[in-house]
Amino acid sequence: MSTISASSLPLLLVRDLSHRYGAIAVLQGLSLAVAPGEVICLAGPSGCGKSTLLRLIAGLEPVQAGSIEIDGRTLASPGIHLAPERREVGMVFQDLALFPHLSALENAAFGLGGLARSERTAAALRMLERVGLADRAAELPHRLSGGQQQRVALARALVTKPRLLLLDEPFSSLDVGTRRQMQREATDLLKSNGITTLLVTHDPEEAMMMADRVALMEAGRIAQLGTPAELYGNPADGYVASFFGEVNRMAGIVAGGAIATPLGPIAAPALSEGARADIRIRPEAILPAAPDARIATAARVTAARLLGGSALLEILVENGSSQGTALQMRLTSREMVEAGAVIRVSLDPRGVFVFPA
Ligand SMILES: Nc1ncnc2c1ncn2[C@@H]1O[C@H](COP(=O)(O)OP(=O)(O)OP(=O)(O)O)[C@@H](O)[C@H]1O
Repeated sequence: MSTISASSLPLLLVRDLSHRYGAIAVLQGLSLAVAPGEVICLAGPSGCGKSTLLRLIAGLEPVQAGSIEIDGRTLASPGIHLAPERREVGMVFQDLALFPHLSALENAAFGLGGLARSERTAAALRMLERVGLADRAAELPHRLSGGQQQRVALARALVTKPRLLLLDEPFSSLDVGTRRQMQREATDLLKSNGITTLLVTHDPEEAMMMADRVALMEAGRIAQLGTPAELYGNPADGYVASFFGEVNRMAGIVAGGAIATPLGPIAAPALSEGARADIRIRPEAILPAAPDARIATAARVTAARLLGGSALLEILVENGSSQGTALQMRLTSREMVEAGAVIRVSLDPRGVFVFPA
């Protein structure tokens, strides 16, 4: 699958990037085009190469194979290495590395070395205002909360007006409430200022909330690049389908255009007759059946957990063997059913995916 989009001229163009650390191939021919003003989330499991990609774009390491361009100008390729400070790329990494002995204002002004002192102060103060911290400008970092320190780091990265902003898990050390608030605020800030951004995250919800497009990586490649809705509703394979949380898995063989499963037949129009299929069903796609549902399956609830807004049920459906098939379904908390109940369930095809095995 090509990961370079043919639409508007990209601001950032990564072409066929490969990178090794000794025997480990960390990036394997990765290509990515980011449009001006676009926020792209790089997601994927630990070790898949997300931070390495960011480090290469920032210029913290030389490129071994492939190239990196901004606005058509090559910043890095084998033999070419523009110094990090000349790339006009801003960075906020997980360990914010604020200077502990400098105030919020002095931290925010740090990148403005070339300007007169009064201009630096004015620009840094304007940026602290934009992130809602002007009233804490004189404070040292350790007197600020995690979220406030995060805002100082964002201000410091944005004050130099970078052409591209790189964020490497910037919110991962914050508690959930502050993290969600920072995600909203940062998205507003990036979008209202049209800042082209690459953001690394482990958190599917963060990717869904902040990204125009998500690049889901797997072992040094992009498994799928698309809008959050595309990745959720039309995953390219089982790996992508599983990114948003645990899914139910079943296997089967196509017969008469469908696969017989304990939840009834599942259509498999893309697979040939007799093919082995790998079926993924989102827990939220197993629904309590409507009274007039044409296809519904009896299920015994073996465990039920209330998770706040939603509830997770473990259910057992008959499959012709004595054990039955164990599945997970997700309900709203209002639909909560107690363990031991027998219910009827049906499938929402929008959360059912069939791939070749
Ligand atoms: N400087 C280095 N020297 C040797 N190996 C490295 C170096 N930096 C990273 N690696 C290895 O390269 C692989 C990819 O690392 P990278 O940090 O890019 O992954 P990641 O997707 O960002 O992971 P995480 O989400 O855990 O940060 C890992 O196996 C890592 O151990």
